[in-house]
Amino acid sequence: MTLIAIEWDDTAGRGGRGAVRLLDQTQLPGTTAYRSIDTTSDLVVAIAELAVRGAPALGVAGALGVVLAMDEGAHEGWDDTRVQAAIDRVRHARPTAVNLAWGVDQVRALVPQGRDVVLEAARRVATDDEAANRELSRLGADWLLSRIDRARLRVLTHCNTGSLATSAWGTALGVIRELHARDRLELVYADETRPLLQGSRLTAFELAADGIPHWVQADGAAASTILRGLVDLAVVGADRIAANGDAANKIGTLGVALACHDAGIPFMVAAPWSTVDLSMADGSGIEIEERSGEEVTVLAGVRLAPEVSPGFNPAFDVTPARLVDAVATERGVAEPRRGIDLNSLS
Ligand SMILES: CSC[C@@H](O)[C@@H](O)C(=O)COP(=O)(O)O
Repeated sequence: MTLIAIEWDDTAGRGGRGAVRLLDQTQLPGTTAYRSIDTTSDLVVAIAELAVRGAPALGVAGALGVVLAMDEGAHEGWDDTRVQAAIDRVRHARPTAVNLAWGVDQVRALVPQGRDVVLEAARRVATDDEAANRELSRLGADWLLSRIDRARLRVLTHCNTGSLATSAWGTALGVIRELHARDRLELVYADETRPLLQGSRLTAFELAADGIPHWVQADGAAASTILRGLVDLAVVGADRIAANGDAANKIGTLGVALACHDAGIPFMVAAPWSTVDLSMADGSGIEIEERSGEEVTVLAGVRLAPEVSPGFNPAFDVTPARLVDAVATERGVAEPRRGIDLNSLS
């Protein structure tokens, strides 16, 4: 299935100047609807609402956001200070995924060369991401198959890391797709991923569309599924990976890693190099986005907890390097638990 999460649409936008076209992931799997976005403030809202989400897709959003700021500035008569302020708002729309700021920074320096140069570079961010995903998936699958002696692997994953979270193909879901393509995949356990259900709404949607056998399970089932011996490995994505291999990803990932460690099965993080933040020696400085408690206490408009009970809603956790067997990137596979950290690939 080829679903484009985010791209530039030359034919849309006010005065035909172009717009960001994004698949509104808040409405999946029930409705396939697109948002056409031609202002930076609407892009910031779309990012905050998770209409576009997943670290690599946020990188593309950041790069295209610079084009939007330039077009909007030209239309509204903004000076450079206002254009730069609009770019900064996009850059800071969410804090944890380093790809968002990285995507902005990939093209921002080109602003003096004009919007067409910036647009071309932003489109390259997307094509490069797909190439990176395919390569890291190949390397990740090689690593797993060289270590797990089983004809077809049973895989657990958390959150959504497929086409919807990237420019195409996917990271952890890319590794899963690669195993499936090689006829080395038996089954996927997709954690539903509370509170916003990226696993059941999005990962299951992608797996079903590709005919990949899977179960959707409650997040609370993951540790038991692992310790019962029902899976051979877990593979997840990341929003930011520190130099030592500490990896921030969707809340609940840490529990999966702990269970894998106890069970003695591989825990792999799969991510493009754009998710690696070598400026952080370890994960202690990673900012964890805290989202509205109502995402926990209200489901589809129905209040699940007493009105007086507030929801606690950290959106990410940090899995320490000592629990990470492998980080698959397009540059190669690091093995943080064995002390082979991300610096070894730089
Ligand atoms: C390839 S996407 C990697 C991560 O961004 C993904 O696992 C994740 O945590 C996404 O969180 P989200 O809040 O849906 O943006």
